[in-house]
Amino acid sequence: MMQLHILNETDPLKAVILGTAKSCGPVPKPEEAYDPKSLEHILAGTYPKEEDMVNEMEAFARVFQKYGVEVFRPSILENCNQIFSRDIAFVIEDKLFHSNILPDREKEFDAIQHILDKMDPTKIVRPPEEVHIEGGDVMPWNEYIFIGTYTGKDYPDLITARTNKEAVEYIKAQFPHKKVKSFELRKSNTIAKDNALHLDCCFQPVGRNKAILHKNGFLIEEEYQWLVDYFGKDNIFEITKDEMYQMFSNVFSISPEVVVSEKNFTRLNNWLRENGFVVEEVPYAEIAKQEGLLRCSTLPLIRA
Ligand SMILES: NC(=O)NCCC[C@H](N)C(=O)O
Repeated sequence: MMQLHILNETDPLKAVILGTAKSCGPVPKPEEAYDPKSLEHILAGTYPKEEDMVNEMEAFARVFQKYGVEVFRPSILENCNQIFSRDIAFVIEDKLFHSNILPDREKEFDAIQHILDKMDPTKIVRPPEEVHIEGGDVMPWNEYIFIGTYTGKDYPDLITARTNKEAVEYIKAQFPHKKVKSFELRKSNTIAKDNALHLDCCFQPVGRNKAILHKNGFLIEEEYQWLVDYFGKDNIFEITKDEMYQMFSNVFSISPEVVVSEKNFTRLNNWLRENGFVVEEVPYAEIAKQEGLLRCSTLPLIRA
């Protein structure tokens, strides 16, 4: 039986689900897009090709192999985009939560059943229907759980708002011994540079006490400031609007020392190296066109 164990974003990774770009289907129609960056590329005729994305994900898989991480892959559903495993489920402590995800993405979950079969069924939890939540918005960080949310009245009109206030209350009730800290995120269905699709699109801790952060992703300045104060200004790598759009905050930690990053993120990769990290660079610029990057493509199961 697999013992799930996730307490934070950076402890040494032992087992992970990595999505797949195989059989991801034809270029969506504009009305089928569920994020503004994909829409932009559909309209411009620059939507990424399956072959290129498969190659990018294989480069990522090779890094896991190098570090001895056990990698599980979803089974392949025909013509279904299964790149972003992060959102369909998430692990906190020893429980896996089945996300109530955007209905357009619901069937992606079926493809990890063979991995769930290795787990204790009493540790697999489905929140009630009114709880909308996606793993990209959920970040366990030791005694804290950080959650990205959107509570505006126009929530139902925003396909980019994926985690609601019921989700924040639900997680608080599930983990009474943790401090649950929520963050209102800026949303736009049409302008990718003004859209923090998930919390991991504008923030992510790295190492033991550092973080990548973009101010404009947050709707409430005090909530952004809370993060600056918590990590300390000198430990924060503040990214620009354009860097958020390129998904700089969506790198992925294999351990407190090793970060997988995109090969063109020069300013970030230099900062990471100056701060003592080993940076494993992979090409991921095609997948980035779908408003997700490395963290979004993974679902960590065990960090020891
Ligand atoms: N955690 C993430 O930010 N996931 C990226 C999901 C991108 C996908 N195009 C979506 O809109 O759901």
